[in-house]
Amino acid sequence: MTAKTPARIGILTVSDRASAGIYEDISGKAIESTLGEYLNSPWQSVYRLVPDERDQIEAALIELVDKEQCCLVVTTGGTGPAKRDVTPEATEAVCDRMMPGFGELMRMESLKYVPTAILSRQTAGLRGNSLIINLPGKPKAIRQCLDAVFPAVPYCIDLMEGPFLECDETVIKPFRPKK
Ligand SMILES: Nc1ncnc2c1ncn2[C@@H]1O[C@H](COP(=O)(O)OP(=O)(O)OP(=O)(O)O)[C@@H](O)[C@H]1O
Ligand SMILES: Nc1nc2c(c(=O)[nH]1)N[C@H]1C(S)=C(S)[C@@H](COP(=O)(O)O)O[C@H]1N2
Repeated sequence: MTAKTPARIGILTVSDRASAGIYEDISGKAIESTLGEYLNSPWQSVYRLVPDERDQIEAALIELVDKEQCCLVVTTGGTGPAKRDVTPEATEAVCDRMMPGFGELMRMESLKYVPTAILSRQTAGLRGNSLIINLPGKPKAIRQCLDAVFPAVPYCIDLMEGPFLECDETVIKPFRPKK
């Protein structure tokens, strides 16, 4: 991929009420604006909004990775203990390998903000050449979680032979171990 080819990043909101138009999808927008602040290299978002239905979440993830060629997919919602919360199961079902460190770190960081951080079963995994990361549904959780894990994301995508993501280092500092 050349430097000029924009990286494609999937944003998948999983919400019964946002998908029914009962409320605006603030969390999906927060992912887009946060990534916009982080990234200096060209990128474009590919957005999907689905209810908390496992088959629809899996289908959207597969489409974002396999057809839309997203190197990164960030989901929001459906990670809690409520009966309809199945985003982590859908993520695991479509991934080849899991990346449990992402969920561990996000929960640990989130505990600084809310004691209910441990209620999120958020995880991450790899499908093909793409990294999928789950975030909780609450709009405030987006920045709290992404700030914690994003420094490791560009190098993860390098290792999967994806596009070279460059960041505004006054906002977020990616870490790439020296070769
Ligand atoms: N995409 C979103 N945009 C705006 N607010 C949201 C969004 N997702 C969740 N929220 C807010 O965060 C709260 C907790 O999120 P949670 O994912 O547990 O919602 P929920 O009860 O499963 O409902 P739903 O699936 O209908 O969004 C919601 O009650 C709502 O106020
Ligand atoms: N950073 C952060 N993490 C958070 C929260 C939050 O407000 N901020 N909310 C918690 C709560 S109350 C729940 S129930 C779980 C699951 O949320 P979800 O079902 O919307 O994904 O995320 C948890 N993690």
